[in-house]
Amino acid sequence: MKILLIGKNGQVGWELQRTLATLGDVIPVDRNQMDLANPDSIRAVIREAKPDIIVNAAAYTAVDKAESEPELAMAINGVAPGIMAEEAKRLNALVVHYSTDYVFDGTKQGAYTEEDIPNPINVYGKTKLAGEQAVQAVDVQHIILRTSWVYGVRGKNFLLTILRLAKERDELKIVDDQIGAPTWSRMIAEATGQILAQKLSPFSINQHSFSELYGVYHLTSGGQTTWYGFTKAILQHQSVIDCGLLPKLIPISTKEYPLPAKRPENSVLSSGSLIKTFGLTLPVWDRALSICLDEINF
Ligand SMILES: NC(=O)C1=CN([C@@H]2O[C@H](COP(=O)(O)OP(=O)(O)OC[C@H]3O[C@@H](n4cnc5c(N)ncnc54)[C@H](OP(=O)(O)O)[C@@H]3O)[C@@H](O)[C@H]2O)C=CC1
Ligand SMILES: Cc1cn([C@H]2C[C@H](O)[C@@H](COP(=O)(O)OP(=O)(O)O[C@H]3O[C@@H](C)C(=O)[C@@H](O)[C@H]3O)O2)c(=O)[nH]c1=O
Ligand SMILES: [Mg+2]
Repeated sequence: MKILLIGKNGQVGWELQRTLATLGDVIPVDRNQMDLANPDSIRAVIREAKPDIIVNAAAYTAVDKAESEPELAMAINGVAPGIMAEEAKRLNALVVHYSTDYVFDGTKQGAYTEEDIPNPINVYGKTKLAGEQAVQAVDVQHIILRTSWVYGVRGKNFLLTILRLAKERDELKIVDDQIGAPTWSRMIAEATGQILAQKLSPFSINQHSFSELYGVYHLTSGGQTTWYGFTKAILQHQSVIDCGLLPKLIPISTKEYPLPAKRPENSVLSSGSLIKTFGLTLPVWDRALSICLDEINF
């Protein structure tokens, strides 16, 4: 089983390198080997590798920067996944692709399900929705996993930003009116591995009907919080307290923290369909955060 892992150095890609290793022969590539802004390089690498499964963990994830680079963001997030899907179809390969809570406008009361209609309010969200649609437009085997508020022990993410700011500042002002579920990149990788294991296992009860399971699934930690609540949980972790990191924490509104890109007020996704279909549950967000923080050397 040959698995082409695109975006090997991202938060999710890094974790996938380890998780996918037990499922087959992983070919991890980064931007130097495959530039998602260059369709020829996407086609060339896939044709050379001839994978059975393509996992695309690469994306343009700079939400604010995307507002001023919409073409580049669209090429990477919106167009490239469709090219991967076309190439996968030629090989009869499965495509696993990731998307985001930011495809929704955030106005819903309650958690978003896969049946809710996306309506992105920023460039990043629009390009990610275009990517989902590009994959779905090709009649290819595919699993699209929408996740949210991804953090981990490496890379650029909110957890590591807060730990850095807590060292630098006496006071942190954090928005308290956007809700979502922080999700550890490792949990996303583990869940992806388990979904693929179900497809690959000859004993899987889902085996004969796996093709009926293709589509979009929400994959986030359980529970919900705000960015302020997320920050509070980080700073209350024992190893963070032991480090003497005790900045004053001030809840603010989104209006008080102006940024180029609008963010959805409600980013909560229901993972019910994933639980029902694949029997997978992700831990509640603060439990996962605690395990992750235990791994960081302060
Ligand atoms: N981060 C988040 O909060 C969320 C992420 N997601 C989605 O989850 C998936 C994984 O995200 P995450 O791991 O956080 O992403 P990261 O930003 O951590 O990593 C993205 C990776 O994509 C690579 N990349 C960017 N541009 C190109 C390009 N032109 N060619 C090749 N590679 C490129 C980056 O390479 P380089 O290292 O060279 O820059 C990086 O390794 C993405 O689909 C994202 O949209 C969904 C919800 C939340
Ligand atoms: C650093 C900082 C941020 N914030 C706010 C700004 C923003 O509203 C919120 C989160 O900031 P970030 O820039 O980390 O978040 P953002 O880049 O919007 O995160 C998003 O990234 C993309 C890729 C996704 O797909 C989404 O699921 C989501 O994780 O926290 C503060 O209020 N105070 C601060 O000191
Ligand atoms: Mg960001």
